[in-house]
Amino acid sequence: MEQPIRATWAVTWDRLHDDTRQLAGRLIQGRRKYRSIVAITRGGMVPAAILARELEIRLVDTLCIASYQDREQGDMKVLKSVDGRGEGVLVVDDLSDTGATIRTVREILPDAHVVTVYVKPAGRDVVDEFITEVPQDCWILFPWDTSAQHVAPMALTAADRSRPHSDAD
Ligand SMILES: O=P(O)(O)OC[C@H]1O[C@H](OP(=O)(O)OP(=O)(O)O)[C@H](O)[C@@H]1O
Ligand SMILES: Nc1nc2[nH]cnc2c(=O)[nH]1
Ligand SMILES: [Mg+2]
Repeated sequence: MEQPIRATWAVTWDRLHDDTRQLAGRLIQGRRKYRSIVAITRGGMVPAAILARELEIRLVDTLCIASYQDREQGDMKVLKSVDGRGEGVLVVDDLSDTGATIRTVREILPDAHVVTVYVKPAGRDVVDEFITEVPQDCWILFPWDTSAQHVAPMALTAADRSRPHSDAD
């Protein structure tokens, strides 16, 4: 059953870079050889770029899959696929949440090694490796979806709320 979102976690660029480098370190220790990386667009493209650099892999392709509109998951749409069964391919995505995206990836590339930087419990067992697990009811805010902005002091916004309404408003 779908869980309501009760928390958010804002991932910074630095945190994402550190976590992805940690993933690179694990993959190097794993000693498998990859001939190419396939990034699951769009979220997988930033970690894929970092892994491509750290692992010295210059052949990078995309598997274009979309299913979320805002925070609602709809039908899985494969907009662009890749050839082959994924032998020697490292598939990279930012996150496995329900696991639906990675299950689709595995139907297309059953022989690939599949990693994400983040997982939630329902999506954990479909990936081969990940770095950080977050609760199912937590929405991750990625740095490319957010920006720092000024917020008014609480005292001022509270004062504004208690101000009587006038016709000038
Ligand atoms: O495990 P799941 O429940 O399938 O969710 C995880 C997927 O959802 C997000 O992609 P999204 O479909 O939002 O597209 P985007 O990467 O273009 O933002 C995220 O980048 C993963 O690919
Ligand atoms: N940004 C973002 N996209 C998602 N797609 C599925 N789950 C998530 C999430 O927690 N955060
Ligand atoms: Mg995605």
